[in-house]
Amino acid sequence: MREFLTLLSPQAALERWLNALSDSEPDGEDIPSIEALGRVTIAGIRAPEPMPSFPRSTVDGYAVRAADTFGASDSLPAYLRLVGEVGMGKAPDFILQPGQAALIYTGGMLPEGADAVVMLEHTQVTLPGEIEVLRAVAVGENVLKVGEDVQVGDEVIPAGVRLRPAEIGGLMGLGITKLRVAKRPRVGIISSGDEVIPPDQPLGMAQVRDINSYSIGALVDMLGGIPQRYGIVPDREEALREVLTRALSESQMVIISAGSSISTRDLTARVMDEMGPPGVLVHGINIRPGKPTILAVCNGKPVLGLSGNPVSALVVASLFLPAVLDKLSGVKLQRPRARVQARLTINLPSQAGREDYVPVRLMETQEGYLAEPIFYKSNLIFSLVRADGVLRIPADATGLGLGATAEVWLL
Ligand SMILES: Nc1nc2c(c(=O)[nH]1)N[C@H]1C(S)=C(S)[C@@H](COP(=O)(O)OP(=O)(O)OC[C@H]3O[C@@H](n4cnc5c(N)ncnc54)[C@H](O)[C@@H]3O)O[C@H]1N2
Ligand code: MOO
Repeated sequence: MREFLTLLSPQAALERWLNALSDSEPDGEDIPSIEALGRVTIAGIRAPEPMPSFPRSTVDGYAVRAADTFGASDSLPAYLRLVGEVGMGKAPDFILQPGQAALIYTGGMLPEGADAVVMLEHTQVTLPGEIEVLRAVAVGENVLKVGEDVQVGDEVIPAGVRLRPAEIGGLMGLGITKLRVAKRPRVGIISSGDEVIPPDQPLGMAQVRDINSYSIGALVDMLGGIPQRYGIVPDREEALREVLTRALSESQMVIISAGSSISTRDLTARVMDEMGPPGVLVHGINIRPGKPTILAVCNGKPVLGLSGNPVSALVVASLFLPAVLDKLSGVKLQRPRARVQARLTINLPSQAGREDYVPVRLMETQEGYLAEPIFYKSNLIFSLVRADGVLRIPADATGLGLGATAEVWLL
């Protein structure tokens, strides 16, 4: 069994793990755009048409020729002849001539001949069929040009982008109602431990219900993977070997909870190592919670061994899973993760050389966020339920003082 005396930093450990995975492209599938939130594009998407597709007013007012309004002011209005009204959703059936104006609404199509719109509040009607323009407008003012957002043929979403609500809206706006995306990676999840029982069973003495299969499964789901639960494996090497073999053959990645520390019954690392090459790459990370974490690659597939303690398991999974699931999904555009800066409400000691993640509650003040640490033990899942995020104490600090600013990763 490998000792974890020389511990890697979380960043170095993640890098080693990611580097051991191949860059193979994920399989694709065609899906309706309406279901594409969180999915990853497999090829660049080009605009089949310009957006906007017609010159559009951005205000309620009068379509004009800008030159007709030059020099107009409250004391010296420009007088224009009102020749019509642009109906919404209809192309105007007239051409605007010099000296003319047409009533138009926000989103209405600019008539040919017009090149600007005067806002309603900068005009007045004194005689029927005539308006006074009290403010000059420049060419293009209050108008969206054809193709101002995207031009025909523009690559609007590159390959390898995880789709957010804005992308879904953009696709629909262009009439792209289906697209090809990467298949969601299937992630096998195995819990182990003789004391662990399924949540729907009554608790016996010294037993605990399985938390990790579900918290980690929910996280996988949130990160765009398909969690595939393999139940609870007893603390027997043969049983773990059998389930891990099956999970590896059916999934793109496997996560095993518990059995990560160094006691004699902790056989996870041994079984993972057998299933290389290369097997276990990292056993032990300079992090709290989660020191006994195992990172392995078995037959080209990433395998993550998490501590059985539910807080450690979820904190570590939150740190490591996004990058791996992104890689398995072919993500090329990595977006920054949700985090805020916050000031500590108390002194927080920590051990130099180790990166700590402390659950905190955030309070918004006029001077920014305050972070109030939640005193936790890594077995007590409700310490995370009470938290808004985890505050990172860098490895080079021996704790952080009251009032010190730190990064809080939102959960
Ligand atoms: N002598 C040492 N003992 C321990 C060390 C150490 O360095 N030296 N490290 C401690 C730390 S830190 C952690 S973390 C744990 C890791 O333990 P394991 O990963 O081997 O996990 P278990 O011992 O099986 O379980 C820990 C704890 O979590 C409960 N558990 C397990 N699975 C689940 C589940 N699916 N849902 C809910 N709860 C679960 C289990 O019953 C234990 O209470 O080792 C320390 N020990
Ligand atoms: O590292 Mo353990 O993860 O403290 O519970």
